[in-house]
Amino acid sequence: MLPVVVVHGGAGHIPKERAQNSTSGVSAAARAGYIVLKGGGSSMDAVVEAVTQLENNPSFNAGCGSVLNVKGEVEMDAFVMDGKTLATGAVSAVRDIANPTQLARLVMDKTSHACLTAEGAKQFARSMGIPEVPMESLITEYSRMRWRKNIAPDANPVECQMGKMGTVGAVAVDSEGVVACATSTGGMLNKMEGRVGDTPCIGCGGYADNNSGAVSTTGHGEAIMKVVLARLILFYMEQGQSAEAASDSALAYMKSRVDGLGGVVTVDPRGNWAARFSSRQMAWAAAQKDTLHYGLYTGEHFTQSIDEPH
Ligand SMILES: NC(=O)C[C@H](N)C(=O)O
Repeated sequence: MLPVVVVHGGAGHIPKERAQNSTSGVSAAARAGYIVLKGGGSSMDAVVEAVTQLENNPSFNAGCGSVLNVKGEVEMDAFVMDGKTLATGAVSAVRDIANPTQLARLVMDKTSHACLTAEGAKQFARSMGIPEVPMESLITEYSRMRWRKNIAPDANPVECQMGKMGTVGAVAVDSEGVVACATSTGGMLNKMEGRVGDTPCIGCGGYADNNSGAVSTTGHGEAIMKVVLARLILFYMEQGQSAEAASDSALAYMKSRVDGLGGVVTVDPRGNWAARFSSRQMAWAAAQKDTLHYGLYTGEHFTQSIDEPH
C-alpha cells in the first residue's frame, strides 16, 4: 500500500476546454510526487514537489494562473504540515514569488513560527534567497479576463467563483508511514485585498497527523474555515470512519451546516486514500503500486500504469 500520493487541482466547475489540461496537470503532479517517494524521499518532499508542479502550471489557481483580487493583483496563500512531528508552515497574501509552498516549507524549517504574511513573508523570502518574480509573470490572459468579467456590473460572482476554484494540494504517505500535506491557492476571485482564506489556516486548508492521516482541501474558503474541514475529517477517522467515509461525512456537514461546496484528498497512514468532492468537478490523481488513478467528474475513476504517457 505504501508509498502513495494523492493530488487535487481544485473543486468547482471546470469548463470543457480546460478539462484535459486539468486532468493531465494533476496526473503529472501525482507522478512527480510518486517518483520522489519511490526514490526514498519523504512524504513532505513529495507533496511539495507535486504542488510546486501545479503552481507552475497556468491551468490552476495557484502560483502562475492564480485568480486576481478586486484590484487585479495576485495574493497567494500556502500551507504545509508534517504528520510525524506536527511541524507546520504557512504563508498568506504573498505576491512576488513563483512557489508559495516552498516558502511555507521554509517557514516550517527555518523559523519558530507557523505563518508569515504579506510584507513580512516577502522579507523572509528575500532573506532565504528566493528570487522575486514580477507579478505580471503570475497573471494569465484567462485570469485577467475572468477578473474583468467579474467586476462588470452585470456579473454573477457566485457562478463566476464556481467556474474556477482550482486551488491545488497533495497528501502523501512515505515508505516509513509518515503522512504530509501541502495546499496552495490564489484564493477566491475578486476577493478583497488582504483577504486570507482557509488554505494557510491550520486544520482548514490541510492537516497531517501520523495518528490519523492527512488531508488537503479546496472549495469555498469561508465555509471551510467555519467547519475546520481538514481536522473534521481526521476527527471522523479517529472515530473509526474510513478516509472515504470521513471525507464524505465532513463535506456533507459543510453543505448542510453552512451551504458550502468543496473537495478533499485524504490518506490514512496505512495508505488508504480518497478523493471526494461536493462540487460538480474536481481534477484529482493518485499514484500507488505503480498505478496512476485519476478522475474529474463524480464517480469517475480511471487507472493506467504509472509509466504510460497520459
Ligand atoms: N479555490 C479554492 O479552493 C479557494 C480557496 N479554498 C480559498 O478560499 O481561498
